Amino acid sequence: MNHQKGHVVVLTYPAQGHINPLLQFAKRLASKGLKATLATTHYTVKSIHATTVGIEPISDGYDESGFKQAPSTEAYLESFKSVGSKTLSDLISKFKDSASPVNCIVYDSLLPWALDVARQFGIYGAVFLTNSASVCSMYWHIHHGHLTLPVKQETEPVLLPGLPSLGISDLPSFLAQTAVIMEKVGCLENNDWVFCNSSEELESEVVKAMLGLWPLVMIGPMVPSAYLDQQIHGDIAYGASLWELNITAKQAEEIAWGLIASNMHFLLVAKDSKNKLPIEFINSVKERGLVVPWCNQLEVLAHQSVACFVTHCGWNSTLEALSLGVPMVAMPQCCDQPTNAKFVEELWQVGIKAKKNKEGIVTRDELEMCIKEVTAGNKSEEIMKNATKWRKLVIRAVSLGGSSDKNIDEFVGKLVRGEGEQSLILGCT
Ligand SMILES: O=c1ccn([C@@H]2O[C@H](COP(=O)(O)OP(=O)(O)O[C@H]3O[C@H](CO)[C@@H](O)[C@H](O)[C@H]3O)[C@@H](O)[C@H]2O)c(=O)[nH]1
Repeated sequence: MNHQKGHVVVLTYPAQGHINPLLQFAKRLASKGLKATLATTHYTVKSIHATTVGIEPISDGYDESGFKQAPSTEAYLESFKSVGSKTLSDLISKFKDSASPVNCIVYDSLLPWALDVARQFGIYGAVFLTNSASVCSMYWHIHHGHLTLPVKQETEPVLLPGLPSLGISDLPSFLAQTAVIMEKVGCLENNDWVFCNSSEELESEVVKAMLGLWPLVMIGPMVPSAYLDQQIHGDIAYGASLWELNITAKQAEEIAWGLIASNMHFLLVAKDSKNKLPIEFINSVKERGLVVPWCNQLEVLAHQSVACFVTHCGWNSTLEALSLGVPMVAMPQCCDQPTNAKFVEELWQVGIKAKKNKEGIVTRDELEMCIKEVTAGNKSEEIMKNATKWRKLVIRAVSLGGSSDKNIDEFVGKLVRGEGEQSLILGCT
């Protein structure tokens, strides 16, 4: 393929929920004629398989096993920043005199220093948000003083432009980590593009509210093409496997018995099942359930016999269920998941959120009730109708001429026409 002038380096944080959408974006760009190179850490590169996208390692300073080697989160991010900036620069330089010099870095919002690297080389810099636009708009509001931290239990519901009324339990848990927010917000406004793994239809109100405030471009959902528009030949899976999710043994046990009580056949993905699930459960599931350490989640969700997805509401999982029209029982744990769960229940009305008890646990009875409500209760028909509606809207957004597809085309057009080089010359005069 002749890549003309467009070569994008897509820089991803080395975790499943980040690599999946960023690799998918790189594949989309490659399918539209750009040269796309995914950059990630040395120890992650070997877990990624892609034929249309180049894969290149950079260093986070812990080349053997990354985050696990680091003494703390702060130390890890600091090391990633200093060693990562240098090795990302080396990567950009490596292509400088090639037939395809890099003219844009698209970077994960957890790695905001990549924008400085783009600026040093005089090329475009774009952040990629792996959370919803709604969640990211909250950082922006905090930064501009529209929302004060910490949000206290007794305060009124949080009311922000483009967002539904939010209670304290609907807010992302990491809103408290001011330093992370400031870094993210800082990079939103200075970018050439702010790409968000979502679609205009899914978050129409917040897109309107943020218009002109930052260069927000909705390009998602970044789900393999075979499950949505089917435009990219052979794009049947993300192509990376690094999955990790920890829940407490008590919560795992309640989920296990709740599934049994629901009387439905089930597939339970539990990484550490031997240590966390009761032996009586393992012995009694054989007839109706299968417990596995990992599954191809998309393939399972796409199966016609799946009536309900009990999910922690990671943004990718939420988008996958919306993309495949599968109703959800939301069991958020941390990060942006509480807000995603709120949207599942109230904005898109494609599921219900399981309530936690005083100890912060969703009990087996609550889970049983939620599964029955979603699959056969009073709301089940309405939920299924909505799930089908959103699936159609999402497919339309990523299909030829749809809102996300057009947004990607505009970006590709700008890179291929070489406007980056012109603006660099103007910047120097
Ligand atoms: O057995 C499994 C388990 C997971 N997956 C895939 O792994 C991804 C998981 O992503 P996500 O649902 O977003 O969960 P996390 O990995 O927990 O995501 C982290 O990153 C997300 C994006 O920033 C945040 O929304 C979450 O809160 C945060 O926990 C999805 O694509 C799944 O399809 C599988 O294919 N098989």
